[in-house]
Order: sequence, then structure tokens, then C-alpha cells
Amino acid sequence: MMYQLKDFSDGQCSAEIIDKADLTVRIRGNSYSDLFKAASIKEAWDYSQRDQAPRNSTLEILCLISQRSDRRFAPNESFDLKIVSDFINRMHFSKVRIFHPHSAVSLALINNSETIDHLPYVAKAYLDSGRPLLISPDAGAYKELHRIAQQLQADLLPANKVRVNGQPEILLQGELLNRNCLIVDDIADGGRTFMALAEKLKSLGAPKVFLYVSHAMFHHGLDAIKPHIDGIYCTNSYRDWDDPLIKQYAMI
Ligand SMILES: O=P(O)(O)OC[C@H]1O[C@H](OP(=O)(O)OP(=O)(O)O)[C@H](O)[C@@H]1O
Repeated sequence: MMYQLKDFSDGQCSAEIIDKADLTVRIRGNSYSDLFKAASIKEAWDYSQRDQAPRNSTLEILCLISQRSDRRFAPNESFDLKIVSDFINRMHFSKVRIFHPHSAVSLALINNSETIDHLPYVAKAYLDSGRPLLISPDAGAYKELHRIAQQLQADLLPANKVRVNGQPEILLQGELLNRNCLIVDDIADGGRTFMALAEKLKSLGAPKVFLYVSHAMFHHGLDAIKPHIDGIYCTNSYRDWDDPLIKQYAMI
């Protein structure tokens, strides 16, 4: 560890640099507090470098807060991803690596940014679940999953999601042929998208439906999703889970 963090009882956070080498800071990044911690570390590291030739600094963000707010949804609402991106840009890391961002807008707004690929985790889930048919749940997920399906030499069936009064409705583009399915997406928030899709896939003959999400939030818990999904694969980019339904790959 190149640095250590101290938390004060009033909520303040402070950083101390232990090693003046190149800096890598890996955070979940799913809270404003995490971003402030990264800022404290970078400020202390910059000062530690004042008499040296420039070194490299990398910020790795596993679950970027406000990544879904990649546009101004209404003229009287804040553009939250822009605020977060401006904050990150002011830290001046030489590289910012973001794990499976919701859209390319994060990469466009954050300077010197690149993606941490989720392919290795999808590959593990794909093999563990017995090479099922991959399902992309919506148009946004299709392009990424098409790339991954090609790399894995896996079959891919696109679904499309339209929200009607907030409820997802599903259209499938192809035949299931009684195969098990692995839905692949970036984020599970409440999980309704995947319940509705799994229900549809099972009604069309899928014996088992598995789900891979990089960022497993499940803000309403797992009880509602359990009758629909036979297994969930995810990373711990957002939080740690301890549930028999979930197989989790540790990143932090
Ligand atoms: O678990 P749930 O609550 O069902 O939400 C999960 C879905 O929401 C996100 O897409 P979103 O609808 O935000 O995509 P958009 O950018 O196309 O609006 C995410 O990519 C999932 O597809």
C-alpha cells in the first residue's frame, strides 16, 4: 500500500503517503465519500512529488456513481455525471480506468479515461453456467455483448426493453431452442428488468435462466428475483454479497 487513510470522528478523511512511487488508487467509487478519499490521496501524493520528475498516477473506479445519469433528464434537473466527471478531472490523474461504465458518456466526460473490461468476468460466468445462450436485455447492452459473444464464440440472442408506465416490456429477436440462458448487463438496480426478461425466457421454454451483472445493487433485496433467476454472477464493484443465489468475483 502506497498510502494510508485516516477517518476523523467529525467525518473528515485524511491521507498520508507512505511510498513515493507511481500511484494507483482503486476505489469502488459508488459514493461521493470514495471520490473525496481519492482526492485526499492524490493531493498528498502530488505534494510528495514536488521535487521529483513526474511519475504516473492511475485512478481505478469500479462502480462510478451517477453513471446512469449520462444526460440532463429535464431542464430543471442537475446533470449528475457531469458534476462527478468535473470533480474527477480536477484531480488530474494521468489515467482513469473505469470498470464497465453504463455508457460511453463517462469516457467522453472524464479525461484520460479507459474501460476496465468485464469480459473476464462474463467468461467465468459463461463457463460456470455451462455455455448457455447469451441474452442482451436491451439495445444499450447489445453492442458490448456482441463483442463479448464473438470473443467467447457464444450464441447471442438480443432482447429489447421498452418501459410502459415504468414497467419493462420485453421483445425477443430470435429462437431460444430450449437452451439455458445467461442474461448479461451492466447494472442491476431494482432488478425488475431481469425478472420480466427471465419470466419471458422461461415462458418460451428456457429451462434455466442465469444473470450476469457487473454492478450488483439489488436495492430491493433478492427475495422478489429468486423465483425467476436460477443463479446470479456479479463482481463486488458495488458491494459484497453473501447469498447462495450469488456467485461473486472479488475486485476490491
Ligand atoms: O434493475 P433495474 O432497476 O431493472 O435496472 C437495470 C437496468 O437499468 C439500466 O438501464 P437504464 O434503463 O438506466 O438504461 P438507459 O440508459 O437506456 O435508460 C441498466 O443498464 C439495466 O438495463
